[in-house]
Amino acid sequence: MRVGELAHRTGTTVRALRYYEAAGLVVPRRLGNGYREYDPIAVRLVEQIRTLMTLGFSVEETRPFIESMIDSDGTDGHPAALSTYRRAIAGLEQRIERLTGQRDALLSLVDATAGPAVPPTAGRALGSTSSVGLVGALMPGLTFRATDGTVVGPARFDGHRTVLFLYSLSSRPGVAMPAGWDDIPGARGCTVAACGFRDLHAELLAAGCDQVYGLSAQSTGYQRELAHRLRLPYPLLADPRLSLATALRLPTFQADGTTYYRRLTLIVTDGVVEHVFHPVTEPALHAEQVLRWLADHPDPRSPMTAIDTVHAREILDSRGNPTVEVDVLLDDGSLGRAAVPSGASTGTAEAVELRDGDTGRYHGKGVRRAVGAVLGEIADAVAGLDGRDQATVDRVLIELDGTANKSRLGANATLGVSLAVVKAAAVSAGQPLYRYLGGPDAVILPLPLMNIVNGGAHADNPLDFQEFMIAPVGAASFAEAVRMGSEVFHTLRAALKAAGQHTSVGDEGGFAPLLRTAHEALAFISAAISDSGYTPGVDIAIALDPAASEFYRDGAYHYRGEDRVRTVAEHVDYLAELAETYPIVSIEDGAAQDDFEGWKALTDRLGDRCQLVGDDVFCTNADLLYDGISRGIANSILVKVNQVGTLTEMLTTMQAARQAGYSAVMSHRSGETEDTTIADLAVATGCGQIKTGSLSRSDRTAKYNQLLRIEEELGERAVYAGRTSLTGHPTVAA
Ligand SMILES: O=C(O)[C@@H](CO)OP(=O)(O)O
Ligand SMILES: [Mg+2]
Repeated sequence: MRVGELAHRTGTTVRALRYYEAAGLVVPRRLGNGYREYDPIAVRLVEQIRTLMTLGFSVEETRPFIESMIDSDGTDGHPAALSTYRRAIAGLEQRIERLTGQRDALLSLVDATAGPAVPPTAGRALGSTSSVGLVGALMPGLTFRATDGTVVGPARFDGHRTVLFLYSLSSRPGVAMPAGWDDIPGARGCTVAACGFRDLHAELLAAGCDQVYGLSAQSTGYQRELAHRLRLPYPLLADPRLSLATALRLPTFQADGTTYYRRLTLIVTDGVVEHVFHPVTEPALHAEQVLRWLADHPDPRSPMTAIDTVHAREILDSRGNPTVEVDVLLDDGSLGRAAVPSGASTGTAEAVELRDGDTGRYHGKGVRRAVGAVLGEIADAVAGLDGRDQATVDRVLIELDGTANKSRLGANATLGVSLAVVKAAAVSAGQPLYRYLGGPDAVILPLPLMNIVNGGAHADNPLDFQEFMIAPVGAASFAEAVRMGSEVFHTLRAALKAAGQHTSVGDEGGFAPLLRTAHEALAFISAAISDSGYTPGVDIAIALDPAASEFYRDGAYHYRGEDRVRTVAEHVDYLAELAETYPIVSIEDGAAQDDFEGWKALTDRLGDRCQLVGDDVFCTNADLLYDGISRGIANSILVKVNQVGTLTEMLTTMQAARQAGYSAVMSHRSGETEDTTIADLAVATGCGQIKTGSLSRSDRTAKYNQLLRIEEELGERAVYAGRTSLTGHPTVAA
């Protein structure tokens, strides 16, 4: 049986089962595909563990019972089991005696202090029951300023499991600590404790906590310096009036006339204190202690949508190169599968696509390392996370990788997991992906930018520009747009053939004729539009992706098809001339990624009448986009989810674009697979435009076909974006 079923049958959580597995108590077999398979005896073993735990045993203490059950094949009447029970009873009697003594000692302590829930005596060790008065307490209705600029109120603790560590005072370079600080028991070590929570942050999230906060009585300004200097991945909360201490009667102490928090850590689950760590005597090891506790105490609210299994494999993309495919299985049996695309004309700031470099396989292009990262580190880190909590899953991926460009694990590894998780979550919710992500308002079908003539890095012809696209701006529906595109595609094929050109296709399914200039290609395309019975610019407009980074060198544009070099100014003039001559409504990467002068000149020249899309220059990266916005370049962004490596980061970038008034074009890569996720993402985000290649090759048409299905499913609610989503809604005279 699978882990979800075992959890169901034994009334426990998958996370707990995973813990029993890690402890070597109830260990499943691994099937060829990586899934866990439990034998029927597992039900009895788990029930036994649960029973013993309700009797007060820790998981570790159940080991002799479980081992004797395994030895006796699931029965507990075996002589070994009987002697284990007798030993346990003897042990229990000793413990009862010890605990009775502890209880009496504590009762007298309570009588003596009759005050704070946690006595202010952190200098010496207290039994864990000293904080019993705090367990079960509600988080009070207080709000705190956080170092990330947010305000954290009680609502932030609802529905979450939070690690909230309280600390006294962090040291600051060049600032003396209060007099006598080092002599106060438990005062030193706050910085080191904060670093522990930093270093184990990803593991803490993976172990079932949703958020970590540090809290102290210092001001937000003081805390910000610390958060910045230590690069803390979690926010610090400022409580200068010690209001939490007052509300929960927490221990404090005085030094040099100021009151400080005692070090103490709370686990707050769904707004209620679930556990208290006090005193914290070994700050350097404290985060580890909290991590162990979390692993030992699975979240009682652990959902059936927790991630059970993460599997990955090497498959082929449309160019016959290997790429990563990931399967994510949730506890409830929902499966999400995602395959990662791959670019040819890549931006230098793209997240790293990890290739093995082993020339003995796939000419060095194997992706076994990325697959290995998914099967190993990533699977371990995300197992047990809630598949519906995409932000946490992606945050764990980002932190686990730890680099700015995903070069350690590979963006191909992180993206496969990120997308497979969201797809599994959609299955679990019983919703199509576009609606699961976009909600009931996800009804906009994008304008397709259909790449019917390929050049540049995508074809073996002399055309310098990479993509010549048609955009059926005048169609009444997406289905009609597809029909119009297909008709023009076939008209063009006939025209090329008649002109003695060959009609084989390039990487994105567009024709790759032996033309030399953009003028020649555009003349063919305009004629094909008219000859198909459509009015250029009114029914069908044209879009270009020169992918100019590919032929920009030494400050100039090298047109090899025309055998000439254009200066930046000449190149901009040339694009402007093309835009005046043909019904061009969108130009992507009209300037190279590092030619900001060209980008600026182009934007100033054409920005008010033509959509100018940044691909290589932005790399779907919010920071690069912000930089571009402040430079006043482009007015639109191309969105390729593998350029950043997680869904959440892509959505953040799209949000930034929306806020700046930039349009966004959802995009494939030149190396694609049968995966159609971007079709759903285009509808989910309502961005209104998609670039997914030509009207041939299944890796391209798969996306159009998925959009046709979505339009059909939405029925009358579907809205075809047409020209409305193009920046500036450019209209072009016929
Ligand atoms: O430049 C582009 O826009 C893309 C997709 O068409 O090409 P590649 O995936 O090769 O970067
Ligand atoms: Mg491009």
